[in-house]
Amino acid sequence: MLIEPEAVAKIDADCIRSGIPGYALMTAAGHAVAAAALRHYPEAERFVVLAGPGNNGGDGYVAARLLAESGADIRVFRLSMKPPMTEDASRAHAECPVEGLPLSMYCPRLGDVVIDALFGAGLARDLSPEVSDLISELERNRIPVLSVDIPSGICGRSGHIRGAAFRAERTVTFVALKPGQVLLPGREHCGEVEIAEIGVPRRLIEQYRSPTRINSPDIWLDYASAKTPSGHKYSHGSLGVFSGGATQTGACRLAAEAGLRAGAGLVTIAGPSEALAANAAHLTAVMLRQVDGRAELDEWLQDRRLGAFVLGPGFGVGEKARDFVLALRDRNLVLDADGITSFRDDPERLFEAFSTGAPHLILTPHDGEFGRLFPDVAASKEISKVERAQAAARRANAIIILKGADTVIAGPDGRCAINSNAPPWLATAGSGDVLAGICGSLMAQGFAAFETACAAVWYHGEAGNRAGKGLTAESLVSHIDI
Ligand SMILES: NC(=O)C1=CN([C@@H]2O[C@H](COP(=O)(O)OP(=O)(O)OC[C@H]3O[C@@H](n4cnc5c(N)ncnc54)[C@H](O)[C@@H]3O)[C@@H](O)[C@H]2O)[C@H](O)CC1
Ligand SMILES: [K+]
Repeated sequence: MLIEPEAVAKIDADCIRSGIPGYALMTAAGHAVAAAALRHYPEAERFVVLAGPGNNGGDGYVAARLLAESGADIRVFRLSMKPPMTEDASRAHAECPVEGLPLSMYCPRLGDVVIDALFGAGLARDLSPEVSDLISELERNRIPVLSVDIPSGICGRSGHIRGAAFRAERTVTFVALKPGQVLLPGREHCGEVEIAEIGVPRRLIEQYRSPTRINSPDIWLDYASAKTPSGHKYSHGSLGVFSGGATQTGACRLAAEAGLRAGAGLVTIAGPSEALAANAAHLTAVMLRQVDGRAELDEWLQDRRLGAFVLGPGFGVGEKARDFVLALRDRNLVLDADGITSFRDDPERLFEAFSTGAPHLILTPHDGEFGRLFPDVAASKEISKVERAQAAARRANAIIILKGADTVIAGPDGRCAINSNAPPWLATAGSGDVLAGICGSLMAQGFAAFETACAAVWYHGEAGNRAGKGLTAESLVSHIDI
């Protein structure tokens, strides 16, 4: 479960209305931070709490008090020497036996462990040069940082860096993860994340559950393939994959093989006559069909058992792609690579074609392709990757798989998932073709489009983990296991 940073203050207010004082939450938060500091840094020579003006700083003062009580050497440096901005933080400050010095007086030294309690959910603007210089100094001296709630400088909504951000070794967060801890670059700045229970009742948290989730199998379990041992191959789903010309056939074969591995009963590559020989020489279980132009395509489409199509990998950019896509407007379609780029000059033509009915188009852009279809959305830098994918999904009435190390899947109804199981070595040539094939396969097997996309991205990541570091697109296919 994820919660948005805006929900933190609302959860606190609900707790207070339920008779749970804010200071009790802050005390629990400070306990969790102090315990993590002692548990993970037994060798620390001194703990240095950097305290901000709000409740994040309040958590820091509580942790400082507890660490002092445990006998640790502890220093506190304050961003502002004015009284803290909230009642709870003021109380935590008043009860802290360690005198706070101005931040400018802190000289990092070897053996320090920094507890970053400058800003959390309330980060509202870029960090000041003073803080960003200190961050650089800590990095230069390799001083370990434990962040309270989220590394200061990381936006909890988007994962973007506001001017600069601490690079924490560990982060102790409260109640639930925030999107900015799963999206890049925020995720990398958090280090190991621990979620601490601070006594907020589950019923209150549930009310503020974000429609954005971390991608995991519970999203699609209801749609798990209904295969039976007696099932006919067509009942397992029939997938069509379009091939490009004679010199560009590898990509469609990767998608087709992946579709077969992902469980489709039948996979057919449809390609122009010039590509038949190249494809035939490499295929065994995948079928082959000649489709040169629109007339042959229309004839093939008479076969209503074809449950989904993949168009794009190696297809070539141009009018033929646009024409084929429009012919597929009432079918389940995964549009990837060249298929996406073909609509760069007139994206509305694509959106219009798929504008009605339940979403049955899956678009799988990386950032560059995304910018071709949604240039205005891509250009607005403040909005998060989640918000970008959601805006695009609404406009296109499609499921968007916005690829990257933090792939985001969004549907036109606002549902969204952030993927986090992909290893770095998955970013290799042909990897996207494999993903498109898995998507097509699952749609052909009867998965709904959003669930298809979530499942495909996740299984693709799992296959990457199993294939290991030396992964090629071919070995990736052989590790698909659904
Ligand atoms: N339910 C919970 O999860 C609990 C979380 N706790 C902690 O509370 C903080 C959020 O506290 P809040 O006071 O809302 O915000 P911050 O402390 O992050 O910042 C507040 C303060 O800072 C000013 N500000 C924002 N950005 C900047 C900047 N770049 N430079 C200078 N000043 C800035 C802003 O105007 C605000 O006034 C949460 O993260 C947890 O750590 C509770 O303690 C327990 C319940
Ligand atoms: K922080």
